[in-house]
Amino acid sequence: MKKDTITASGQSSVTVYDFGAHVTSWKNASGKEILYTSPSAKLDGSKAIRGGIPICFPQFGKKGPLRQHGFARNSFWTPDESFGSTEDGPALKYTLRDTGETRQSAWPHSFEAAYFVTLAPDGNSLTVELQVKNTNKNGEEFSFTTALHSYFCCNSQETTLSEYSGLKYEDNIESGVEKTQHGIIEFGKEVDRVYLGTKSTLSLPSANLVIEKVNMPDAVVWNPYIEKTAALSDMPDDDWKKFICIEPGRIGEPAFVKPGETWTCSLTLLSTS
Ligand SMILES: O=P(O)(O)OC[C@H]1O[C@H](O)[C@H](O)[C@@H](O)[C@@H]1O
Repeated sequence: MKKDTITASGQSSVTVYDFGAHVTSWKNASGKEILYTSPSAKLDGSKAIRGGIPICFPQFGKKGPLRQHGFARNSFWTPDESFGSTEDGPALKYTLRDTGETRQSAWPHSFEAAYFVTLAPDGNSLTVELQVKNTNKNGEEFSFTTALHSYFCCNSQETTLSEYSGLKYEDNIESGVEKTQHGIIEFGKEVDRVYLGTKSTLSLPSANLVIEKVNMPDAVVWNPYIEKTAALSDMPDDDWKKFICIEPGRIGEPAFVKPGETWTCSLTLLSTS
């Protein structure tokens, strides 16, 4: 696997693997790690990297016939070696296209995906942008669901989230049954919920983090708690205490893209400490 790093002010840095175009680390200007990556994550291409920001595409979770979260996080993306920055700061670019294998799959479309990872010059903001172009020659529109499955370092037991009250969510612990959130979210148990129609700006106060998302109306909130973590081969048993996932995505309603058109979403994370 190939790993690239970009740096900006102070001790800031971002690390990205070509396998999955997977961001595994973002340290802010004071050197604080914002993204949780499991110390037992597999880094040999045998499975998706546990932690950081996996790209779920072209299917979120089990919402379709493909493998869980689609094939993008299990594919080698091509780094653009000549790419050094966007107008917003030092950056990396990765691309992924359909292969013989994906054309044989239940999502047989031609596509070009580009992923841009940009660190702000002050080191305290990270932006990732996913672009998906439909290159089907047969005139066929395609659709997909997607999420940027971000694992954020925090003390999960001291975390509460208040921005979801009143929203509908699909509860994955009860086979996706739809419920309504009343009040704050707490993490004293397994939480695995797809919140629909969330605000475009969310926050994770226990990590001093602001999350801005574009074209991703939904957000999955996940913490595996004790038993699910014990069943994960690539995470230490106690590490559910060290993170929660807030996964911006387009899940409730898929994205539809006509041939020749490009669909874009982005996520900007702002670290305020
Ligand atoms: O173990 P993975 O395939 O990486 O999935 C990790 C988790 O991703 C999302 O948060 C899903 O909502 C969960 O149901 C799933 O357990």
